[in-house]
Parts: sequence; structure tokens; C-alpha cells
Amino acid sequence: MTAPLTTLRATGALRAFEAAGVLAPADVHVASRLGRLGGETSEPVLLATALTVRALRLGSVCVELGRLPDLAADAGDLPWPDPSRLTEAVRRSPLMTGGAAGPLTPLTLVDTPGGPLLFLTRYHRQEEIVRTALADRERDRPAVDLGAAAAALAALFPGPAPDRQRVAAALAATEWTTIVAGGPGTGKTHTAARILALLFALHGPALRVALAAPTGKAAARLQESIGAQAEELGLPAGLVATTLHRLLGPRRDSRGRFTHHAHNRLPHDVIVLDETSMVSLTMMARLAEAVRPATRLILLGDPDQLASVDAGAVLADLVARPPARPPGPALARLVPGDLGAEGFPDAERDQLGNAVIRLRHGHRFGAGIAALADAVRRGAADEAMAVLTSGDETVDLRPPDDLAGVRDDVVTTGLALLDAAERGDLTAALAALGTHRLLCAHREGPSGVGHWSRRSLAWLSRASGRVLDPDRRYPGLPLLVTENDDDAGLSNGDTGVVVRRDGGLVAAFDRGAGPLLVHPARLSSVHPAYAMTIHRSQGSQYDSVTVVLPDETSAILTRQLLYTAITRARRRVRIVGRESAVRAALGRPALRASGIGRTP
Ligand SMILES: Nc1ncnc2c1ncn2[C@@H]1O[C@H](COP(=O)(O)OP(=O)(O)OP(=O)(O)O)[C@@H](O)[C@H]1O
Repeated sequence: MTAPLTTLRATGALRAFEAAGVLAPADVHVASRLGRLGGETSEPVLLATALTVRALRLGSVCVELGRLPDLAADAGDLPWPDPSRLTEAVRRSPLMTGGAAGPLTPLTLVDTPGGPLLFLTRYHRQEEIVRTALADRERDRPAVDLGAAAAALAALFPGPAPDRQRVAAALAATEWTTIVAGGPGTGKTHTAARILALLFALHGPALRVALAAPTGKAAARLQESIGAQAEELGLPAGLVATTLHRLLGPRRDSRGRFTHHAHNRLPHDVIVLDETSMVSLTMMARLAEAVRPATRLILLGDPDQLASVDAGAVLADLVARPPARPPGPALARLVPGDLGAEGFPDAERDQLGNAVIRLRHGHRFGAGIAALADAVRRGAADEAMAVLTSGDETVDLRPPDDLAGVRDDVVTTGLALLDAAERGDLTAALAALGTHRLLCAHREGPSGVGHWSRRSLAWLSRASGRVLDPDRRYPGLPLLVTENDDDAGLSNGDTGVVVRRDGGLVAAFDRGAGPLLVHPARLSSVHPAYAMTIHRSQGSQYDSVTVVLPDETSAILTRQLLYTAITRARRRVRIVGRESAVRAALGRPALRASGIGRTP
């Protein structure tokens, strides 16, 4: 039996950190358990261990021992250990060296030019796997027929220089790994479809291609988008996208292990992975092990989004790596006009050495949303406020007591859902689901999901003249999936709606071409989705979005959180909150630590 999550044993420093809310009971529990198993009693070492466990919970793979107090700058006075004494104590710890109790070494300390980093060994290994695989893949470059590649590039990308999409495709032709970064609507999928066309042109129709994404929903969108361009680009019809899990082949006999691994690699010539910012370090390591050296790996994603909820912002880390080598000579010969163009700065050219290209031009957003997202990404608070107060009708900042507009959007969307769902019109119901979404930073409290869900339901009940009880799954109830359910084909974060159908009810989930229908009784972990957290909205977009900000003291309110919320909107974004909260968010980049690109 596992021990209950009690922290009665927390003493001294751990207790102080737990009382201050810096450590959760589970952090202390894991650290104490490791300490007992490994024979470590030093309080500072156990504190550092608990802080490392906490860091994982918050998306960092390690902690910087020399800068521990930065982890909780707003937590007041706490008994932080002296960094150099702590580092020495960790170095000598049986948790590092293995003790009398056995060879268990759950901690790994890595010295870097920026100071010592403390990892849980398991995650350090995973970083090593990703780093080593990438370094191996960077040792050489694929041979390419430059004449054929130049001709195909010219046909696929006829625009003026600099065209970063063309550069992305040229990278994909000349590198084993290519990272195409960019915000929503910058054309990552558009480019991926053209990259495939280029690779088919170079290597013939037998090329084996895999399309993958971290969630079922993202895979469906990728497949739909590539499929819609297949005819125009001469791609084979019926390219199928799958989740990364399914690509690797989950094994029923062993959770976390896959059919494809270092000794049974994936057979594909090209693997395109979308929404890479949502891939955890663990899954990235599994993929890195399973990819053949001569497979082209194309990673697409937005590194400015919130990191994956599991540890590891692998994409952001890969994009931020200092250049390891100069750009390849073949690249310069394929796209000399783009690389030499005035609007293509040196810093971007250097990044090409790591096969990283960032698409910058938005093709989908209103100009207001794009300008706001860009200002938020850079933390430029005055610029963001100027956009928000410019009168541009695609972006708006409203004080928390000015709710008429939000109510209108909630009621219009809710009534459309009720109407379409009662009529059994799946297409209309799923379309209504994507028109407006309420996003909150928190789950609880006056700016949290619970409060705003109840408020939305009250508005909608009044407007529809019906008593709507989310516990009785009525037609028109929007749903949010909160756990992966492989058997039902649902992923954590999927949204759907209950619809009347053939005299009964079904839950419909958007899957591009055809909706996924699930009997409501088969749904295990779902909640009403009148409002949802920004974290859960990652990877989805809506026509219009209302973002409810907490007050400026909320530590969860970071630049990445606000960027992620804003970029969920295609046409209109309304922020409900005060200017002070917007400014606080922009002043708070999420502190994440990882070793990729830093360790020797
Ligand atoms: N070079 C281009 N010329 C014309 N239209 C483009 C170009 N690039 C992208 N688009 C269009 O812009 C829209 C957004 O492109 P796409 O879906 O590829 O972006 P994305 O970066 O993959 O977005 P997301 O991150 O939301 O998936 C699509 O309608 C696409 O056809």
C-alpha cells in the first residue's frame, strides 16, 4: 500500500516552505520518501529535493541551486540554505552517490557555466536522450539534389524574399531535424504540407511519411489541414495523422513503454510532429530513441505558448539553444535570396545552424490580435496597452464590473448550442462550440472557472427560460474532457457537446471531417465547459475569446499564460481585468529551468 499523502513528518525548513505555500504536501512527501529510501537525513538536501519535485510539477526539469530563492520571490522570508554549502551537501549526498541502502541515486547534480543544476535522475536521463539524439542527428546532413530542390522550392514558394516558409522547406531538405516555430496562423501546417511536397519531389512516391501530434484533436486538425492541400500539392491522398502515443505503439502490458524504441525504430522516412510545445520531455525522449538516424524529423510548434503541463518545455529549449554549428552550405545555395535579404537579421541566420526557423507573418489573425500577441510575447507592456486601448475592434480590455459584452457572447453561443443540439444538428452544434470561449487563469476564486461557469449557466438559464442542470447531460451542454481515454479516442482537453440523436443523446467531439460520437454513459472524466482554464485551452482556437484575469498579485499570471490565452482567438479577444493585471503578467516571464542547451 502506498503511504497516505501526509506531511506530518515535515519538519524544520520543509515545514516552513510548506506553510508558506511554496511546497505542496506531495512535494514534501516524495522528498521524504526518497530520503528514507536512500538514507539521507540532511534537511537542506531534502529541501532541495522537494523543490526539484515542485519544479517538475510547474514545468521545469531542474532547479538552479545558486538561485533557489528566485523560485518563490513573492513568498516572503524563508530559511533558504546557503547555496555553496547546499551544493556541497548535495554532492556528498547518498541520493547522488548511492548509499548503504543500495545503488539508488535519484538525484543528479550537473555543473554548468551558469551554476549547478539539480535534477531528478530520471529526467536528467531523458534530457540526455533528447540532447544526444539531436547531436547525433546534427553530425551530418542528408545529401540533396540541389537542382531538383531549387526547382521544387521555386514552384512551391513563389513569393518575394525573405520568405521564411521557403527557408523552412529548404532546411527540411538539407537537415535531418528541422524546427519550424511560429505563433498560431503563421503557416506552420501550410509549410509542412509544402515540405512534404518537396520531399516527395526529391525522393519519389515511396517516401514513408508519419504525421503525429500530442493529442487526438491536434492530430485530427493536422490531418485535415494537410488533406485539404493534398490535391493542390500532388500529395498522396489519405495521409493519416495519429497521436504520438499511437505512433510509438503503446503496449498494454506495460504503461509508459512502447513497441517502437531504440531497438525497434520507427520505419518512416519523414515524421512531422505538430504542437510540439505540448509534448512532454518524457514523450520527446521516447520519440528521440525511436527515430532512425536517416529519418527526417520536422518539429512544428509555438515556443511562446505555455509549456507542456508535464515537465519540459522541450520546444522552447530547442529554439533557445545557442547555435552549435554554422548553417549548412547547401541551405545557402538553395535560398541565397532569403538569407541575404535585408529583413533577415544575423541572429535568425545563426539559428539556422540549429535548423530552427521562426515564422513571423500571421496569415489568420486580425492585425490587432497579432500586434497584441507580439507585444505580450516580448513583455512590452506600454505597447500592449496601446493596442488594447487603440479602439481596434478585435481587441478589448474591460474592467471586471463591465460584463454586458461577455454576457451577450455567452448567451448567444449558449442559445445556438441549445438550438442546434435539440435539432440534432451535429455540424451546427460543433460550429457553435467554436464561436466563443471563456478562459480563466485559475480554477477557483472570483476569477476562476467555477465561478464563471456558474455565472454563465445563470445567464443562459435566464435567457433560455429553462432550468439547465449540468449534472443531467442536456442537449447543448458543452463538455470538457479532463483525462486521456484511449479507448474512447479522447484526450485531456478535448471539448464536445451533448446532442439529441435518434431519440437518445450522444456526445459529439470535433474531429475535422467527421465528428467523433461517444455515448454519454461511456464518458468517464468530463466537466461542463462553460468556462475553462487557459492551460486546458492549449492547442485549440475559437472565433472569439474572453480572458478573465485574476488580480495582479496572482503568481500564475505570467506572460506565457496571457500569450496563450490571446492566441486562442481567431477574430476577437476581450480581456476582463485591470490594466495593473495586464502589466503584472507582462512583467512576469514564466521561470523555467532546463539543462538542454546549457549543460556541457
Ligand atoms: N504563405 C501563405 N500564403 C497564403 N496563405 C497562407 C500562407 N501561409 C499560411 N496561409 C494560410 O493561413 C492560415 C493559417 O495557416 P496554418 O494553419 O498553416 O498556420 P499554423 O501556424 O499551422 O496555425 P496553428 O498553429 O493555429 O495550427 C491557413 O488558412 C493557411 O492556408
